[in-house]
Amino acid sequence: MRMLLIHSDYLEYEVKDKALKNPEPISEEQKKGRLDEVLAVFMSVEKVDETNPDEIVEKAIVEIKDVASQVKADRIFVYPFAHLSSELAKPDVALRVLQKIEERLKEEGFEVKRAPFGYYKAFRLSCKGHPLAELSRTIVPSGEAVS
Ligand SMILES: C[C@@H](O)[C@H](N)C(=O)N[C@H]1[C@@H](O)[C@H](n2cnc3c(N)ncnc32)O[C@@H]1CO
Repeated sequence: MRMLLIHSDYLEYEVKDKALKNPEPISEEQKKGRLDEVLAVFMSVEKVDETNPDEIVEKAIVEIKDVASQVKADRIFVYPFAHLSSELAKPDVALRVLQKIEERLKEEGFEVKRAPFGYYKAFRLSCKGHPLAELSRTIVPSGEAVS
């Protein structure tokens, strides 16, 4: 999994068109979303993650919690983003991983939103620009090589 973490004044998105034949079903309310004072986490779930999705979820939680504590963010925006890797996991696996990450972050006490999966989306982001405001992480299941 590849993650780009941006500590932001806000992130807002608006769903435009389907980017997959069968995108995640969403309600009218989910077509737009915004969080203020948020750690935005753009995530590409990768093919290698399919060998152990549950482990990838837990490793992602560790990394996100670490950055959130450093930048003192208690809101997280989980943002599916297919542009951080050229070896993407299948959509059904990727969606399940991102749904599980959202659920686990809520269990950890964060306020969480997740942008809809399988769509083209317009978004606006205001990066705070401090030294830890832009970070990236790569995680793989144990025993796998980082490509
Ligand atoms: C397109 C761009 O504007 C938008 N931001 C977008 O990326 N949309 C992606 C993700 O929501 C999702 N998606 C599919 N596979 C994956 C994957 N392996 N990991 C993460 N997301 C995925 O499906 C869409 C098309 O790839």
